[in-house]
Amino acid sequence: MSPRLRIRSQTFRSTSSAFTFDVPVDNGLKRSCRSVRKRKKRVLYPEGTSRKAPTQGSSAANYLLVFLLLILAFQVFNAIENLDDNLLRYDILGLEKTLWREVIGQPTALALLVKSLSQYLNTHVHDCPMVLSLHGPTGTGKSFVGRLIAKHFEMVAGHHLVFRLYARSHCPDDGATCATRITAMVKEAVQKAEQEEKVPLIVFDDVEALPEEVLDLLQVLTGPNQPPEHLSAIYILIGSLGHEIVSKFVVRNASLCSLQPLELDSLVKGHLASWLSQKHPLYSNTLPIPFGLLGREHIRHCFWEEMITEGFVPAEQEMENLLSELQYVLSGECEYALTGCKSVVSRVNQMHWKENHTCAGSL
Ligand SMILES: Nc1ncnc2c1ncn2[C@@H]1O[C@H](COP(=O)(O)OP(=O)(O)OP(=O)(O)O)[C@@H](O)[C@H]1O
Repeated sequence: MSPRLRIRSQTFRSTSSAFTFDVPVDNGLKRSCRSVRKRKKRVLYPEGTSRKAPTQGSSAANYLLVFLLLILAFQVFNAIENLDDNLLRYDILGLEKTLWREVIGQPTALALLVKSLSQYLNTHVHDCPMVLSLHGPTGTGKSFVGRLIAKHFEMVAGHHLVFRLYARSHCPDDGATCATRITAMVKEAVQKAEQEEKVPLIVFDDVEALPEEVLDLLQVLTGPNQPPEHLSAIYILIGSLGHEIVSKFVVRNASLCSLQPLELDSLVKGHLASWLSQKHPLYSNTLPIPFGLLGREHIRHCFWEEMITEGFVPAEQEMENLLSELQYVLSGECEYALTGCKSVVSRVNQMHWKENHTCAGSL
């Protein structure tokens, strides 16, 4: 047998056990043919049908997808609306305008205050209360700002959700009694606020005069581990603690005379924060807001505003006399008033009184 015939007979043997007339198909051969042969591109349509390609049928999945996307867009829109609603409810823009109109020479403090209040009031759900502590030398506007914010909140949230406490008048007795009274008061405030879905405001003025027990209580109240209704609240602590740090910084950078907001923010805040947290652990929960010394021009502005309010405009010399009655710390070409605008009101009143009496005497 020739070698060719032998191969054939071997293939037959491997594919069929009985003899047939079918031509044996070699799988390997078939695979190679398939890869070599080109398919015809012509499509064979059945007789009597349209030769156009079938249009893609609309699937229910597409409708479902569009529907889900619409729901998602609606929810995102709603969430953004709610954020705006909350800010509108507390009229933060109105508060910002009032602060910038009334407060002189404290751009860093005002920017920080407005930014933190609007961030906190963006939402009603919070995981800890917000505590702002205002620090700086006397007469620079800390209590004034506290009063303006409290008045604003009384208007937008209601008197019953705003508490103003002056250490000396609200804590005349021993620390433990005062702490019990404050605990009851804060509890009442947060419960009322929760019922109305609002945020209460609690302002403590003259914090240095608070007894140690009250400072410890405040540390607990302003911490994160609290009953849920205590987590949504704003505390403002006002005191002169750390005033030396702020004053030193302002005087050292006096070559600028008017400080850039960011410089006072970054330098004083970092140093002040660590210094304060060493004084009492309460301050590790707070955001310190620095109130810088006021320059001579700021004091002039204070006098001017107060006189306009009282209904008279001073002569240039009169203004210079008033300004020179105050004490200043000198740094380079800059003068900073040691008592800020604190005595402005009393001096203008004195002037007013003198003027009235002179007039009465001359009549
Ligand atoms: N930056 C300021 N802008 C406008 N007015 C001011 C400013 N600072 C002080 N005043 C005026 O001076 C008065 C006294 O200021 P304020 O009581 O706020 O000072 P303070 O910083 O709280 O000082 P202290 O630490 O001594 O209490 C205010 O009622 C206000 O009339």
